[in-house]
Amino acid sequence: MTAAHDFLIAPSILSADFARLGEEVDNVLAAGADVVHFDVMDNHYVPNLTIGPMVCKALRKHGVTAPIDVHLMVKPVDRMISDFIEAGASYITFHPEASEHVDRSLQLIRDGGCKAGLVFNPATPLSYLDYVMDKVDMVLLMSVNPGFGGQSFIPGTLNKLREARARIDASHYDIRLEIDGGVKVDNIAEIAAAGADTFVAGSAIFSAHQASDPHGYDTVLKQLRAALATA
Ligand SMILES: O=C(CO)[C@H](O)[C@H](O)COP(=O)(O)O
Ligand SMILES: [Fe+2]
Repeated sequence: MTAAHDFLIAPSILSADFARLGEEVDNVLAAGADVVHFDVMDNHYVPNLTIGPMVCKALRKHGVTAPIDVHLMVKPVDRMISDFIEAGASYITFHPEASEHVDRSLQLIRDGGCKAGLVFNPATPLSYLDYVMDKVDMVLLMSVNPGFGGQSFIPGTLNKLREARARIDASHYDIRLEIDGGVKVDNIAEIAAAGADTFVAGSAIFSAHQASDPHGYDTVLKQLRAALATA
């Protein structure tokens, strides 16, 4: 099990105010977030359309130095991988069903100097990891179906997390286990106990702030950390 101090919180900017994106990212990092989770949707692999490499580049130009965790929900993936490497991504994760050549896509990410990850939808089997454990730096389990923020955590993901944690520990590779979808103050401890070490939270963090509380980010990030300390 991962040490408590190694837990990372990654606000999903999908729930940020896009008209004030730079400011929102600055504020949430100043409040103690570790990683910026950047959701890329193409209205093809998932039924929604969001932001691309130009926005990632703009955040870097704005002065963001924290790791940017790019979650690609696009098909095909390889062209976007090259563009996000160039745009300053730190992690690039993709859904294996969306790549014709999973091994090649992982290699492309690492060759570009980024950390590589595979994302598993609720019904996608972990067997996609079987022959590529040595090529992944991150396993991301979706605890909602991808495409939208603000959905409820699918409870069956807890067992899948335990299975993924066992695979990672047995591999002896240094691989982070990230969870994405419906993570809140009241379920994060249980999610950590099941094996996750990196926690995406979009609506939980950004809606706290937008409810006219000027300290909303600080409050919810402190609550998430306090809950993690009990895991
Ligand atoms: O990848 C995603 C959706 O496809 C988002 O990262 C995820 O939904 C986060 O939002 P929330 O914490 O509100 O569930
Ligand atoms: Fe995501």
